[in-house]
Amino acid sequence: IRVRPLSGSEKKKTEKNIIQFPGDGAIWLDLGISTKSFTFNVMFEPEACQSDVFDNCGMTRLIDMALNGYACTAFAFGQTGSGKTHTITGPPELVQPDLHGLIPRSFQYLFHLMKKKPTNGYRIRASYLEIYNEQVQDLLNPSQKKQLAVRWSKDSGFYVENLFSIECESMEDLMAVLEEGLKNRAVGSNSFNEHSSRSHSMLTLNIDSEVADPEDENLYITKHGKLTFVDLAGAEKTKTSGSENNFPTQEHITESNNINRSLLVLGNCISALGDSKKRNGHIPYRDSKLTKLLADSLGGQGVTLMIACVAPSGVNAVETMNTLRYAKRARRIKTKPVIKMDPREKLIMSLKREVKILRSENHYLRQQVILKQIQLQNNENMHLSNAYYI
Ligand SMILES: Nc1ncnc2c1ncn2[C@@H]1O[C@H](COP(=O)(O)OP(=O)(O)OP(=O)(O)O)[C@@H](O)[C@H]1O
Repeated sequence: IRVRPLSGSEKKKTEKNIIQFPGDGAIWLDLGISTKSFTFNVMFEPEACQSDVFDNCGMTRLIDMALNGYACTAFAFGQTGSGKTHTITGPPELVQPDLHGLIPRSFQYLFHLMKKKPTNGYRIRASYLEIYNEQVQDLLNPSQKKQLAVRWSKDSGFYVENLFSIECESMEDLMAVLEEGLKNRAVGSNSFNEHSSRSHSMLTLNIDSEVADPEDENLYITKHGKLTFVDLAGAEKTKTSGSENNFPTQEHITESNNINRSLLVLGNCISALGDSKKRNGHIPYRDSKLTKLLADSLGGQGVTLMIACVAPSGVNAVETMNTLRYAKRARRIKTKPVIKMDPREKLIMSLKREVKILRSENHYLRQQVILKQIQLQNNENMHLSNAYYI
């Protein structure tokens, strides 16, 4: 959980801070008539800086796992203006490195790790999309006005057809991808946030690494890791949000309705996955493009880091309660992470393992045969010597 500081305008309106941190991951919410208490894995108080969040939220472990072939996702959720973009990207201009969010810091850490790990090489391909009004747009190919289709295949699950992906060899390449995407992303302003994200964005790095099989140095295997950063559009009440002049336009109402609908589906999926009785039943991934694309991260074979962002002021109490309730449910979700490998290489590896097991079994049986022969020989010799004495 990350709690942002009171904003300038909240301070001006002398909004009350309703959040307290008693320690050990606990958070208390002062609702006037009662106090609600929640406990989470990690709690970032308003004073926490961007590097505190990166170092302690589990992101470094996630990057390490992505390099080892797992599909990993980091995403922020919470109401509009609660600090999701600040946490995932940092201020959109990206000019102040100390304010950089998880994405630029992860790029740096990724290259640092790649230099340290012994491999035959890495290949990184980046893609960046947004879901705006239930339509998928390619942020790296904005001239392509046609919306992209979300398809399903047995091998890859849900994926976006014809999504542009760029091969990146350096930190500069990755930063250029981020800058390009941010430039093309749909933003607007509402009464809570001057630079509000009006779309859900997904930046994905496909990381292929060729590593030697620990059991056979001559055999190289390719692992297909994935690292996805998701910055969700913020839930908001259509009636109260509005644009700068506080008067919601039709465009704004459509945007808000689409954002709220897809977040509702995400909430339904999280609720079902977090409930042991419903987990194995129908999960409504297909009800929105966002949940289709997050299906594997939420309930499949991926590893997911969720950061719930909340505002500390009393005026946001209801939304903060909602976010914390979702986060509580999300904590109960269990995925079954597996390393993604080329199916052919996977088969070769499993056959090699089988050969190894059969060889050791063969070795054991040969030894047993030799032992039996020695025993027989000894018995025969005994008979002969006994016969001699008789
Ligand atoms: N931890 C923080 N420290 C300092 N400023 C913050 C922090 N979190 C958010 N802010 C500031 O609060 C404002 C709103 O944050 P941000 O744009 O990240 O919200 P959001 O949740 O992404 O909103 P939306 O859903 O509308 O896009 C920004 O000006 C941002 O710089």
